[in-house]
Amino acid sequence: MKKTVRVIGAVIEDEQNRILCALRSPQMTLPNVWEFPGGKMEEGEKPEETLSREIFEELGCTIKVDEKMEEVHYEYPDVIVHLLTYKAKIAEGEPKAKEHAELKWVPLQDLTSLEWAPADVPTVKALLTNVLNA
Ligand SMILES: Nc1nc2c([nH]c(=O)n2[C@H]2C[C@H](O)[C@@H](COP(=O)(O)OP(=O)(O)OP(=O)(O)O)O2)c(=O)[nH]1
Repeated sequence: MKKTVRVIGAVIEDEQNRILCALRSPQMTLPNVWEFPGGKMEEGEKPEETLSREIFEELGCTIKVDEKMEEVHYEYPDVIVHLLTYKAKIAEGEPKAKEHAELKWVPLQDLTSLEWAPADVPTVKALLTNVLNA
């Protein structure tokens, strides 16, 4: 049976309504696609704790976690990912790509120009819906 992993992703927005997008490196599983920074939930963690820990490990900064966005189950060839996304803001520090190939701040309306990890598409769509209804 395929393993299911619980993954938490941060939709980090800045003052200019840009979203921090992270490119998975060629060495990672699911290489060369864009994702929301974050990672796998560990035993006994709350989603907000996972997110703060992963963001500090991956980007070297702290965040303030805001409301939950989307909950997506996506079946990859080798694994089922249960992805929860949360809105967040940078609290302290400047995000740096410690593990990713690249980081970039992308305006909401340009998010669809990136090739996203398939599990992330519903969150990207929800962000665009918010723009259209603004
Ligand atoms: N962090 C993150 N992972 C995502 C997103 N969308 C998505 O499908 N994933 C997948 C990729 C991985 O299979 C898993 C997250 O694992 P991770 O970020 O801890 O990945 P990892 O490379 O350290 O772990 P591994 O899969 O190599 O064991 O979820 C996303 O937006 N953010």
